[in-house]
Amino acid sequence: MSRRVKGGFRLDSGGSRILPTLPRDEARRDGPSGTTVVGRVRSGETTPPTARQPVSTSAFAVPARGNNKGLRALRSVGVAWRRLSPFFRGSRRHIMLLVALAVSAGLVEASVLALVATIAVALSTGGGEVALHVGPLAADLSQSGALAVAFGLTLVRAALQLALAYLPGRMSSQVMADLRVDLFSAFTNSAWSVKAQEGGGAFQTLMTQNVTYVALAVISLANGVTATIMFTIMIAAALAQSFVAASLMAIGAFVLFFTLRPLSRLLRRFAKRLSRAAMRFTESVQDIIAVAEETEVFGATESYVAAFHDQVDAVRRPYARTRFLSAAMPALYQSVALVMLVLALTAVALAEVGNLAGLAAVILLLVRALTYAQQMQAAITSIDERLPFMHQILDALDRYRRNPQQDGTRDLDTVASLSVEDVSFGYRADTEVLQDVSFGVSRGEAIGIVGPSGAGKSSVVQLILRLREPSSGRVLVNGQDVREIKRSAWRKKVAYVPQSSQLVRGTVRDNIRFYREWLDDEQVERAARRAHIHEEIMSWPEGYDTMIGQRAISGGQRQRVCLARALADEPEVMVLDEPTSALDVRSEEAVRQSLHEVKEDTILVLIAHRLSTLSMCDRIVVMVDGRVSAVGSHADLVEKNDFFREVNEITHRQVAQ
Ligand SMILES: Nc1ncnc2c1ncn2[C@@H]1O[C@H](COP(=O)(O)OP(=O)(O)OP(=O)(O)O)[C@@H](O)[C@H]1O
Repeated sequence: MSRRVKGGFRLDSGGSRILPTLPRDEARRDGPSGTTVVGRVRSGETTPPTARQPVSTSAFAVPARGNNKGLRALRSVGVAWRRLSPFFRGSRRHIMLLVALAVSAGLVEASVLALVATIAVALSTGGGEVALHVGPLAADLSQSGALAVAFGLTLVRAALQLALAYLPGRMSSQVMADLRVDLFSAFTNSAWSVKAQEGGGAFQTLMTQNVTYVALAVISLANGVTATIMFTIMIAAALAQSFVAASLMAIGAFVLFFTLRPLSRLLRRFAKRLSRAAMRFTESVQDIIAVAEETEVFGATESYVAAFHDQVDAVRRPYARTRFLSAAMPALYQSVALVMLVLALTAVALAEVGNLAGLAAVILLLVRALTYAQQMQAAITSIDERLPFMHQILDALDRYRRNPQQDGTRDLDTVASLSVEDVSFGYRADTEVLQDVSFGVSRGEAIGIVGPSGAGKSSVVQLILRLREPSSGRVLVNGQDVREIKRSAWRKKVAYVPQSSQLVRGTVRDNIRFYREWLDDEQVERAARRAHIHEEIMSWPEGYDTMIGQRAISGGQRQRVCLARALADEPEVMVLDEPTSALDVRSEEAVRQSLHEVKEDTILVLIAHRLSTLSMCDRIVVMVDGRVSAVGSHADLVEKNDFFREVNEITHRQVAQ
């Protein structure tokens, strides 16, 4: 279902993205389930059922066995820890250190509190000596001696606190870095069919916002662990002084913790909504930039802004609720816990603790325990709030890892021939866009692929490049199934110039070298000459060091930089999808000339709509409706293929006009 907003835009299912309003019959294609098509790589791409299914959404959900809320909460912590522990692989030593430091800090603090209580009582009663008990140590000290010991312990506690303040940040930055690297490499190693569906905005949100939230959750987790250890030590120390009061306080804190679980679950639900809304919001922001030119030119800015308001609102509501609950829970906890403290002290009074110093120590220890209990609760709240963001990352990792690129085992010396044999293929299981496609090409030859829009030309190219797998039939290299060849070996032999080439942030040189560090400057320059862009690059003030991001370059220049990129590593197979569509006639002629030269020692596969681009091809494959309609030379096809003859006549008419 789509919600209409003022003007010519609507929100898609769930109010996720701003879309132009569609005619009624087209709008129906949104699908009954209201699924949003996220892919941007090719229009019309949808999510195959396997890849986009929500994966293990119950990763943190706890099986509803029995009604024991306490057990369920503990199980949920266990499940969360199992899923998260791989991300702590670089922090194990830090975790041990954190625990050791927290135990030491707890013991020191409990000792200081007991000592301060004893000194205070000694001062108020005018007693001369202070009986000191620190763990197994017992001594009678003068008041000044006792104060000096208390001061020393406080310094130790401060040093331990500093270390405890450092560790969570250290662990969190490590988890942040590991998560980003894992996400990136899992994405890179996943099959193209999965990558192609991933919206750029969604991936960006995962990498930035979600990873940051998880890093913050790690800080909360570390603080929670510290608080739990400190709480336990304070209660243990208080137990030694007054069993009744301390056990009352401990039991009360746990009961309170479990009583607040429903609120925690509510918080998690709001946070889940927030995480989804935030993801969709980022995608919309990306769209704003992508269509900024068109919305302005079409005068649609006002209604687009109105539609965007709804997007902003979609984030605002769950955000406000999440913030409220996450602030209310610690406050609620604090109020109830204070009542419990008063009850515990009443118990102390009733139990008539024998000495004043003991009473003062119990009070101090329980007040501190209360503070740590609040910190535990705050940590849990903050983790709850961030779990859905973590969840999205884990789901994405699952999705990428469950669909890895398939690899072959054979090496590849040289490419003598390439053929497509009875290949059928569909983006969805129920629709085939290619049927029984066959053609072949040998080294030193160029083959063109021509056909009406949507005929399947780019799809064939994706199979040759091994970006996708045929549903039946084979792509053969030297007569061998390309799937048996190591991906890395095939990648070294093939180069590709896509329909819309992308530049990366960096210099012209970086863009031609394109992360292939083994290419030297000479090879980069040679490729630029062959792509007929060298002279223009040299006319720019910083030549090959010109930042392309800072310098606007024309569509034709961009296309030639990307052609140079393809030529730089001297490939044996070159696949070009409309390589000259943005070139003026002189540049097109120059590029055609260099492709002619390249052809001598390579296999060229060339998709083009303009027949002029295909003039160098030895054979041309005409594709119509996903099938090969004819294969032959230009002259053959003019004679025997209706589509080709028509295109040829149109081309001639256009030239004559
Ligand atoms: N990622 C995708 N998901 C689903 N369908 C797709 C996808 N990419 C292309 N298609 C569909 O496959 C068919 C063939 O598309 P393809 O891009 O191969 O055609 P083409 O001949 O290269 O078209 P053009 O000349 O317009 O680039 C079309 O019906 C198209 O809508």
